[in-house]
Amino acid sequence: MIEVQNVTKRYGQHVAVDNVSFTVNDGEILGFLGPNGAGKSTTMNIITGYISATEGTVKIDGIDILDQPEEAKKRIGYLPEFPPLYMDMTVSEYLDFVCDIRKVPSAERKQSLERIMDTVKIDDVKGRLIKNLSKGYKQRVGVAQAMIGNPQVLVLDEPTVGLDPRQIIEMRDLIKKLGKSHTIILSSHILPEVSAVCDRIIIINKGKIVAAGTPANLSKHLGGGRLSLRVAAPEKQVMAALEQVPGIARVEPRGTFEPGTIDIVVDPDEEVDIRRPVFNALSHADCPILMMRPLDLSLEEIFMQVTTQESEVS
Ligand SMILES: Nc1ncnc2c1ncn2[C@@H]1O[C@H](COP(=O)(O)OP(=O)(O)OP(=O)(O)O)[C@@H](O)[C@H]1O
Repeated sequence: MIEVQNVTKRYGQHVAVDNVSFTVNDGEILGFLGPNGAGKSTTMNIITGYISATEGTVKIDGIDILDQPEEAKKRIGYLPEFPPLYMDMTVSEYLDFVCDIRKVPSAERKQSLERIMDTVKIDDVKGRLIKNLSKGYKQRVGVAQAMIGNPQVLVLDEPTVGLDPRQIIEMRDLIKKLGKSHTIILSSHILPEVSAVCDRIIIINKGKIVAAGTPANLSKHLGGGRLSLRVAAPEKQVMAALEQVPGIARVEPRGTFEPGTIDIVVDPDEEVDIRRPVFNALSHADCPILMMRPLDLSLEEIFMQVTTQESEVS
């Protein structure tokens, strides 16, 4: 549905987006995650045709955003980081105005607006001036304007920024609901946000994609072969048994969570599979393993890892 190919954006000498390629499948919610200044908004602006790329192409449903901007833009609804709301209009007036711009036929308007206002739950404020709405309601009006014209793709740039915790949960629920009938790209610098709503995540840092995958895959790949174990033996005995095992870089005791056992985390030297040597060593030393599993990283750990050191996962 969305194909981004080798997109680069330069501002003078500064490379804001550096040879970025990815696709978003129909019906998918893709999270575009990165620290401030990573290039998220620039990428969103290129995808939606607001600015042009220095190099590369973006296709929406096979239509090039630069060659056929009108056709491509019809298929996209955009909630920019700062939604273009007119504060002195009422919600109804504003949405009607957006219908004018998007050339929604008058016969379809009433029904379409009712459906949108019902979906984003702004019926109760439709007669109010936008400037008098809470930040949460303003953001929902922003989502409503993105939905006008019935686009299949929604691009949401930092949709929960500035919202309070309850409004954040409501916005996440709304995005999940919209995800059932739209393809969505969601940019955020907030980890729980993307893990709560996205099927797949792309992490961008300094303009480059540094990791991509489902939350589960990312943790597996970037876990680097670390193991978490529970062993039924005294700590000293376990540490001594593992001391001489080749391929182990570090053994870290994590404490006792079950009487008579010790939990440890074992780091391999590189990405080597140390499960067998660990098993053999502990078995040899009469230290029964009650549990051994790969230590998956939390999304937060992944984010820290890929945005502080450059690594590539796909
Ligand atoms: N018009 C511009 N002229 C020059 N540099 C720009 C321009 N727009 C963005 N940049 C630079 O490009 C880089 C990426 O900016 P961008 O706004 O895309 O990041 P971001 O990931 O969306 O961050 P944030 O969450 O802070 O908005 C930044 O270093 C920014 O300063």
